[in-house]
Amino acid sequence: MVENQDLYKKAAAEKAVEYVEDGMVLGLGSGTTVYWLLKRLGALVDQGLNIKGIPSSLRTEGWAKEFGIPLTDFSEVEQLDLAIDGADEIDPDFQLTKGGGGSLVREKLVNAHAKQVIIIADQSKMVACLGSFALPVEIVQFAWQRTVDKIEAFGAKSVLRVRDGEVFVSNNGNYILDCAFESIEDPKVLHNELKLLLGVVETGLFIDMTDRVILAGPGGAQVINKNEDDSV
Ligand SMILES: O=C[C@H](O)[C@H](O)[C@H](O)COP(=O)(O)O
Repeated sequence: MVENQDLYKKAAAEKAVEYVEDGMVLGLGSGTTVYWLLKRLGALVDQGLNIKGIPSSLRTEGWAKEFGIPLTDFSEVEQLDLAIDGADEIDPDFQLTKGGGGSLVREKLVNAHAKQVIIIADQSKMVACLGSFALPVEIVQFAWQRTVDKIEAFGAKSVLRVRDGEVFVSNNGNYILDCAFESIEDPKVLHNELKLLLGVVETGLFIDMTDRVILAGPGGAQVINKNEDDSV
């Protein structure tokens, strides 16, 4: 099963590469699905493809360097041509939960400054309603316990993220809370309400940011466009 899931991630990532054109500046998302994208892009760069990327995490930056993808940053680039990223959950309106790897703030900045956003995933990420995956929320370290209280008042059991026995610190120096809502009926409203809380840096709800989803499963990779008539 796990092996199949990796094959699906790879299939989705390789399909997404079909949308990359010579000369593009790309937003490089984060996560294990994006790993396959970077590997493929690196091979194409070796063959002469001329692209540059802005990575959305230090892990992505490391992989991009390993695979020989030229990098740039927002001091040189106003708008990205295309961002390709993974997701933890995708709903039928293309609203997303992200941040399972802790990269949500940089990913959201990268995706927000791209003309187009493609999300790549194995088919298990598509859900009828967001919420089975605990929502990552990035918060400042100071008074984090009080921010937990505020978020729990929304009915979500919220746990400070710990990795390898240590409190997880994001690439921006913040903590992450994993907030278990029963279900997220209205992602836009919840995002707006959480953003108003003092101490909250950003939520893992990516609202109205996705143009195209590429989902892969046993039948191969399927492209679903925001405008469904264009899907193949
Ligand atoms: O912070 C992590 C990102 O939002 C990832 O894109 C997301 O967790 C999906 O990762 P993966 O492709 O490893 O399932």
